[in-house]
Amino acid sequence: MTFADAPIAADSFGKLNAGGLRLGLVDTSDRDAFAAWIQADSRGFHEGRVAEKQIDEQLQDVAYRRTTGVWDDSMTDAATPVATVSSWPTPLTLPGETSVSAWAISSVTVAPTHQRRGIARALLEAELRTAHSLGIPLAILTVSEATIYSRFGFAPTTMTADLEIDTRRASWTGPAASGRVQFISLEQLQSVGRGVAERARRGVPGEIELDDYLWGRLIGLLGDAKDEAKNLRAVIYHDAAGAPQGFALYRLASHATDFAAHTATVEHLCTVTDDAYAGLWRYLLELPLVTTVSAPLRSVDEPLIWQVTDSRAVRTTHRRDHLWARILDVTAALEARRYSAPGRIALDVTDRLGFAHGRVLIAVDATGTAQVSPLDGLEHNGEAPADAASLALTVNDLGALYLGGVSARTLVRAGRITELRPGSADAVDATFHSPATPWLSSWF
Ligand SMILES: CC(=O)SCCNC(=O)CCNC(=O)[C@H](O)C(C)(C)COP(=O)(O)OP(=O)(O)OC[C@H]1O[C@@H](n2cnc3c(N)ncnc32)[C@H](O)[C@@H]1OP(=O)(O)O
Repeated sequence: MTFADAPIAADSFGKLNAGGLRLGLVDTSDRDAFAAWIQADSRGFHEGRVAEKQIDEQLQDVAYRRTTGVWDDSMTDAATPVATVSSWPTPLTLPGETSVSAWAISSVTVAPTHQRRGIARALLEAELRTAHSLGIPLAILTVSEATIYSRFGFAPTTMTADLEIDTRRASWTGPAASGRVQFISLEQLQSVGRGVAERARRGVPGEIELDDYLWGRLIGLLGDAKDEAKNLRAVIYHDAAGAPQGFALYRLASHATDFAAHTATVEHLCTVTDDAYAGLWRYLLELPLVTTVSAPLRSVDEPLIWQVTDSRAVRTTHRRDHLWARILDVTAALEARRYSAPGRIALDVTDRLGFAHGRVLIAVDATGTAQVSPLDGLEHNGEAPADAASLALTVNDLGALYLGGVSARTLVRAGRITELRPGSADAVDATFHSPATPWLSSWF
């Protein structure tokens, strides 16, 4: 048994079955069955019918994922599922450049003909049970709406910012890069850039490993972006020793009346070193005939703001949640990351679905490594040790704190977390702080 064919959670199956619906796995080697699922997924996101060549791409690159559907056998088109979800385990980078296996969930759709009768709830609960039964300590997703997933124990754990830069005001003041920027075809980038992206993601908490499909889509060679790829330009940065250390993908759009006022939209900018970061940003800001550089989905803590003459020329046009996390196994999740300060923290975690419910003690040593033990065990007699910080919180807020990008003090002020001992939020913030700002630079 693998993650892809692990049994469907009986509880969710029974609930949907009672309503005349069938929850099951798609045999992704069966082209017709998988194609029907792909069409349902696309329809669920209000996208067009998927072309045969895109179905072929998904057959090749997405078939390995766990692919779940819900069928209504009373429908005229009974072969097309009325609901979809896709999931797979992926390494998630954590503070301290460690990583954990996370259950990525995507393609959650319910047909408008079948909405609001508990299908998504059954699917999500089934996903969480499956991940938990496979020993995966947390689930992650990127969301269409911020209103859906809290009820399942998820919370935003990385934030993102859309930037817009007025290049007439933003002259470069950052360091001079040692290497050089050159154009590269998307096909060349597909192989050369992959290693760069992989090295970059290992240093940033919140990044995941991109599978072949996500990588191909990111660089415009697969999926919806394919037809638009002709407008994409790719540049790669090699350091002084000739090693690739970053790349950027951007597209140019002309101004309606002023040819000297193009907009460059940075679809992706990925760097391993600060030197590559400086080299690529400077290149983008100095593009001829360009007055606006638009950069969606950036980190909320970009050094760029400190590298131009006028920091107000770099505007954040939108700041929002991006990666959501749902802890399923508190001990495994918390022991996987590294911490910024030693200390002892007692957590009283509430989880309506039960997975993470309970009281634990986190003991962080001088190396930043944690040991987590149940507080209800005999050793602690149910009491938090006198020297421990102590908080009561929901599993959602534990997910929000997990990568160190959201502060416990803020969540206490928001009335979401309760300090059981004064000063506990500050102690948690010192310990959970991540030196690298958490960020996920793509969608999945
Ligand atoms: C990870 C991802 O894939 S994100 C993508 C999510 N999918 C989309 O945006 C595609 C378009 N939307 C849809 O396909 C559907 O409307 C879904 C998946 C959002 C919801 O499916 P449904 O089967 O209608 O949801 P279901 O009936 O199970 O509702 C479960 C709960 O969520 C709530 N809910 C459902 N949709 C929404 C919404 N859009 N906003 C807020 N709450 C919602 C319901 O009220 C219900 O609440 P409760 O159980 O706490 O009382």
